[in-house]
Amino acid sequence: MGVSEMNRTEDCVDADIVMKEPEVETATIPTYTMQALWDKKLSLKDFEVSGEDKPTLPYDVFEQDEVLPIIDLQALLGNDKDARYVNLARMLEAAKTWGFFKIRNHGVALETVKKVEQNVKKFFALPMEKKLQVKAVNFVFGYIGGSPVSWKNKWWLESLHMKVQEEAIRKMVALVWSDNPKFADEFMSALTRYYSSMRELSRLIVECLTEGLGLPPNTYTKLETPDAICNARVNHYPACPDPSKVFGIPSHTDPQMLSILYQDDVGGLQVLRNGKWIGIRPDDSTLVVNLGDTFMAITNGILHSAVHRVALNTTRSRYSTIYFYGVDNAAPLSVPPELITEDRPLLYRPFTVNEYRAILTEHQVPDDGIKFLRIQPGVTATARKKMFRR
Ligand SMILES: O=C(O)CCC(=O)C(=O)O
Ligand SMILES: [Fe+2]
Repeated sequence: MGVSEMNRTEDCVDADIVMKEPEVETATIPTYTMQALWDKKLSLKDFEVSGEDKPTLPYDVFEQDEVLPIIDLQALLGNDKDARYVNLARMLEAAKTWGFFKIRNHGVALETVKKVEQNVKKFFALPMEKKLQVKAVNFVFGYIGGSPVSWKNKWWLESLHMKVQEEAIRKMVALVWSDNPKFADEFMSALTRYYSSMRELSRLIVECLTEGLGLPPNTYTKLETPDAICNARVNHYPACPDPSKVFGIPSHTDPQMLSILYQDDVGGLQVLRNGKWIGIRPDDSTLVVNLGDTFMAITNGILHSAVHRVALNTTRSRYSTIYFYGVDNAAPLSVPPELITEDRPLLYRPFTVNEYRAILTEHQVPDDGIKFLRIQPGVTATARKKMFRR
């Protein structure tokens, strides 16, 4: 799919799912990889990666215990000042170095996340015609049967994107389960519970990190508005006949502020740390947090948006349930002056999330999309300052 075509689909952001806007021409909706595979229009061969970025690490090889930092949120919120300080410092360090960490004692019941996973599993089990009734026309909302087939790196997954917009989700659910309103209600209430827990948890983490950077805690969270791309997504990675050549999702960074992820017990999530791939062990007592490009850019690169990917296996389907926390799509974003110093001059130009999303769309979700926001070397300090004041 060419850039202009993508932009046309982007224009339909409000349309979100086909059934809402019947005038959206199906020609503007790309063909997706898994769907094409199931329709026999693609074969396994088309998914094989070439070059350096091969699936080198099997899905079930994990980091040594405790390598990936685990932050105790209860200690962070408690009255014990020392424990709070220690955990805040550890979280900040993990955010600067790994861009990934696990949180435990986070206050969200496992059942709250599992319910969403189980309900969306039922969605994935529906016949394709049913799923296609709510096919997404963009990456914001609805069913997506893979990555666009035109992408060089193909994704072996199907996913359901659910923007935090009650009305739109209610319509989608009512359409899919028109014959089972009781289940539709249960789906909605489980999702609503999940959203509110995750939004609160995301705000808490963002505010702790912001405080750790020496800024007023609400510096970034105040930029959250109903228009933010706060959304949830459940990914389903079917078993794959050749995981040594095919990825679930090839290496990438997430564009938003941060993602909170629950993976089932199969395994497959891997993060790049100092040039080495590390498998994240599934674990029901923790959630995985990873920082995104927006957070990295507006902290002047102090916090790290980590490259990650998903490995597949031959026998088991894998599911992951992810909440993406973002700030307002249209708000002008720039680095707070406190984070710009002689030693660390301004690294990223001002931008909006909408602008960044357009860049990523154009470049097919690379694993270094943030480079498009980087100020070119050689730009003088005075010019950087001017840019910052814009
Ligand atoms: O499935 C996973 O564990 C990771 C998914 C992911 O990275 C994403 O959806 O951006
Ligand atoms: Fe991701």
